[in-house]
Amino acid sequence: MAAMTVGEESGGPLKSLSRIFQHLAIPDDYGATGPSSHQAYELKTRRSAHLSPAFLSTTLGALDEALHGGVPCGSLTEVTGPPGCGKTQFCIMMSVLATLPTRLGGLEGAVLYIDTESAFTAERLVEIAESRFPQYFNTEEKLLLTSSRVHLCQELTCEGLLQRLESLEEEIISKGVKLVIVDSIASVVRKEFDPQLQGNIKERNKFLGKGASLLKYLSGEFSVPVILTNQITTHLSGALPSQADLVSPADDLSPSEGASGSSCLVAALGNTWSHCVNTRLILQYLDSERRQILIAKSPVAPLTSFVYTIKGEGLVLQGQERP
Ligand SMILES: Nc1ncnc2c1ncn2[C@@H]1O[C@H](COP(=O)(O)OP(=O)(O)OP(=O)(O)O)[C@@H](O)[C@H]1O
Repeated sequence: MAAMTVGEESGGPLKSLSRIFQHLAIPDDYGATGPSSHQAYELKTRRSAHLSPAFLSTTLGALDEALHGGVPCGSLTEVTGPPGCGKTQFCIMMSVLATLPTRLGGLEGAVLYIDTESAFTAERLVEIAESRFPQYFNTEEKLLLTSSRVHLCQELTCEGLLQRLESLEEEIISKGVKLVIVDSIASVVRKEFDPQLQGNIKERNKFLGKGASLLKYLSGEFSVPVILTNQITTHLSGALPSQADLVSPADDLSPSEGASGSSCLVAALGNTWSHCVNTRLILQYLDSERRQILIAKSPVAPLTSFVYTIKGEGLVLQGQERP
């Protein structure tokens, strides 16, 4: 729909203005002098508290419980891990969940899926939707609605990705986006910046800092969850990681390879990036079938891990398998 100015609405400017004022949330304590800055801030917080849920449920019961509801809206969540462990599967599953009606735990909105690896497939989206929610996705219309709500854009260069992020505000508003995914931030960065060259690290961090601050602004302003995937780096004892690839010690812990172990896992892309994300989930292999999801960083959850497998319906926690 084309944008409409106040005067273009039927009923003329005055009638339109009075209609708009009817919908403005003016607090009862709004005095003749107008709200102070403190009141304006409260108005904004009250509005977002009323309109937006605080989390997008992952439907992985124990993980949601530890995270106090799921992936937080309004901040950045990084999903990191070795190749093939299920990062893209997690992202596709979260895309389905975001489009679901709120009564089913969804956000009833659109998804902006930025794919830098050409890993996304619509077939897998449909398979996860149908297998995870067979009772809801019982008509083609519902499947169509969900797939039409997932807006896929491929960005294969850092410049392209940054340009896309700069134009996201408009897309979030016009498409009713409730979830933003970047899968993966690491692949696009690692293609262009060689961590062995000091100058490159500076440039890389500049790019990552800019991207992260754009995403932080958007997630906070529109109260949407942002999910980014990253790769993992293993540092063996004796072979010191480069300063730029170290993450804070709390982020390095994992049950299999703790701080006292002979090697440690760290999320790739360095310290600057590491501190930009609010929540970090590390996916890793236990054996050929079982994998583990570890909450490595969270403002609310302790260091916790859960065993999962990947099935037709996406990620399934051990103990939550359907018969
Ligand atoms: N339909 C399916 N049923 C069961 N398992 C599946 C299905 N589709 C994919 N998988 C599993 O998902 C794995 C791939 O996961 P995914 O593509 O999410 O990895 P990734 O962590 O994103 O890897 P990369 O870093 O290389 O992109 C496969 O190895 C397979 O085990």
